[in-house]
Formats: sequence, structure tokens, C-alpha cells
Amino acid sequence: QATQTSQVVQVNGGGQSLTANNMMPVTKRNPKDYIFGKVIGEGSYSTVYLAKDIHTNREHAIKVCEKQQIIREKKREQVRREKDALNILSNSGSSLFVKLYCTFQDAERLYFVMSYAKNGDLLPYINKVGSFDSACTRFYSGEILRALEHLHDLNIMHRDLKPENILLDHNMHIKVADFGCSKILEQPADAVDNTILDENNPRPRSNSFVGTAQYVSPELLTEKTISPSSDLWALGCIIYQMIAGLPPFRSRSEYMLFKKILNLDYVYPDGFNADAKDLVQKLLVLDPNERLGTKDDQRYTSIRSHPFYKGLDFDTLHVTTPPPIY
Ligand SMILES: Nc1ncnc2c1ncn2[C@@H]1O[C@H](COP(=O)(O)OP(=O)(O)OP(=O)(O)O)[C@@H](O)[C@H]1O
Ligand SMILES: O=C(O)[C@@H]1CCC(=O)N(CCc2ccc(Cl)cc2)[C@H]1c1ccccc1Cl
Repeated sequence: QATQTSQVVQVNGGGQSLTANNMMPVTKRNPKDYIFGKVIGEGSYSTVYLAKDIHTNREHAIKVCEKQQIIREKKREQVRREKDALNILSNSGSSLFVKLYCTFQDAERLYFVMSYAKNGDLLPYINKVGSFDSACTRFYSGEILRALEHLHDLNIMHRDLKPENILLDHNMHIKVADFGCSKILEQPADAVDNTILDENNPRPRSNSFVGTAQYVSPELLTEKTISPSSDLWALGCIIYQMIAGLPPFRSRSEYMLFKKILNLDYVYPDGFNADAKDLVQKLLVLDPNERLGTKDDQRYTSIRSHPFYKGLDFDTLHVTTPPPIY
């Protein structure tokens, strides 16, 4: 039984009975409604295709997940979280996230029809230029901050924020993707989930380790506390990486990497922008409650008003032409 978010398509003269405003009523989507093109990318249990909707002629990214693979990789929970988070975001009116148009399934696969981010993800742009100039760093970290404000306002945490999950649309504006590690807080009180080891379940109550090693926050490594502040730690890592070209914490061994994170063991290269350094130092704070922004509500005003963002108008970023990355 396919499921889908409600969607109407442009009338196509198909002679179908039309709704009052001349739109075709919602019809169950299935793979035959799309022309599948090239593979855009692969995940651990998914393949993403470029596809064209034959009714609207629109291009989409369709994430196809093999059910067998999901079961083998024990990723049902991730699939669930991704769908729930994308559903909430797709109806929330923000253009800073990948939109989920509809989902359906057949015997072997799950299908997620999403907006297509034509310009891939942020990482190759950082690697290509080695270091973003201040205008680029301000613009792109500013868009990520706006996305986090929107996300946290909806009580959703991403928990795996990294350049690879910051996609870019045809206008080079960001589209935050990959909500497989996200967490939807039932109510703000859950914000700090002090995991308790109950005697008959030796494993911590909250789910296992999430995110990607280089960007994971110290509290996720130790108490497994769940708070939006973990995304602010990741933002600090990304701002550092935009300027330095590499993330702040690096090691070949995951154990050494975690040690560096927990000891705040990282350095700033010479010439690192002084204002950006001050901002990063206020985000890469071990105590999640002491990070810049954790005491703000609705908007991260204490981050917006940091000297690094002097002169940046956050509220028109999404309609501003992004600065060229060179
Ligand atoms: N809406 C999209 N538009 C453009 N590219 C996309 C889109 N969604 C995903 N991709 C690309 O497809 C690749 C695979 O994405 P997918 O979400 O399937 O797996 P992943 O999240 O990268 O990996 P994993 O499942 O292991 O976390 C990603 O690297 C991403 O760059
Ligand atoms: O949650 C939903 O919206 C429906 C509910 C009905 C349904 O059967 N599915 C698929 C559930 C599912 C998840 C993982 C595997 Cl491996 C198999 C089935 C869900 C589903 C359908 C299409 C795409 C994704 C999902 Cl989670």
C-alpha cells in the first residue's frame, strides 16, 4: 500500500475529472510515473537517481532503498527517522532543506521522491578552493545557521551535520539533507535526555552512537546527551573547515579522534580569520550548555550578532545571490 504526502500535479489535459482549481486530484505515485536517469549517488542501503516526473516534467532525486539491504544493515529506524523528519520539514515552508515530495514502495524497494540539488554537496567546493574567503564562509555558515534555527524550532536535531550533507541547488543555495540520524524531540523537556542505565538493560536507553566521527560532539561520545547544541558543535567544525580546508579534529584512528575531541585538542592555522576564530572557539566548547547560542530561543541571536557576521542580513540570505566560490 503506497503512502505519499499529498500532492497535486499540473493538469495535463489527460481528460481526468479535475478539482475545482483545475488541478488533477492526488493519484498514487509509482515508479512508472518517472523516467529514471543517471545514478547521482549511493548510500549504505540506498541508490539516488536523477529522475523526471512524466506528468510535471520536473526533475527529482529519487532515493531508492532496497528492503533487504535495510534489514541487513539494521537501518529501519534510520529510514523511519529520515521520513518523519523530511515530512515535517517539507510542510514547514523553508527552502533550506531537501523537500520530500512523495514516497511509495514495491515488493523490494522504498522510494523517496525529493527535490534535486543540482550542484552536489559542499565538500568538493571546500576541497577545490582549499579555503573559503570570508564572504563565502559568512554566507554559507549563515545559511546553515538559518537552517538550524528552523530545524531546532521544530524540535528536530540533525545530529550528522557535515559538508557532505549540505547540498547545493541550481542557484548555489544550500539544501540540508540526510536526516537518517535526526531526532525529533517529543517536547523540549526531552531536550536533555540524561540516559540512565537501567539494571536489566545494560545498554544506554538512548540509541547507539550517531553521526560522523570528525563532527560528533563530546556529549554524544560520553553521556549520549541529546540536545540541539550538538548541531552547534558541528557548525563550529564546519566553519573551521571552510577556512582551514580540513575539519578541526583529525586522526586515522577513531579512538585517537575521540580523545582529541574530548580534550579539545585542535589548533588554528596561521592567518585564520580572527573573528572566525573567536566564533569557532565559542562553539567548540565541551559543555553543551556553554556553547554560544544554547541560551537563545527561536533564533540564534548571540551567534547572529557575533562580530564575524557583522553586516550580514540573515533574513534575506535565501533570496540573495550567493558569493562566488573561488
Ligand atoms: N536530493 C538530492 N539531490 C542531489 N543529490 C542527492 C540528494 N540526496 C542524496 N544525494 C546524493 O546521493 C548520495 C547518497 O545519498 P544517500 O542519502 O542515499 O546516502 P548517504 O546518506 O550519503 O549515505 P548513508 O546512507 O551511508 O548515510 C549522497 O552522497 C548525496 O550527495
Ligand atoms: O511509514 C510510511 O509512510 C509507510 C507505512 C507503510 C509501509 O509499509 N512503509 C514501508 C515500511 C517498511 C520499512 C522498511 C522496510 Cl525494510 C520494509 C517496509 C512505510 C514507507 C513507505 C514508503 C516509503 C517509506 C516508508 Cl517508511
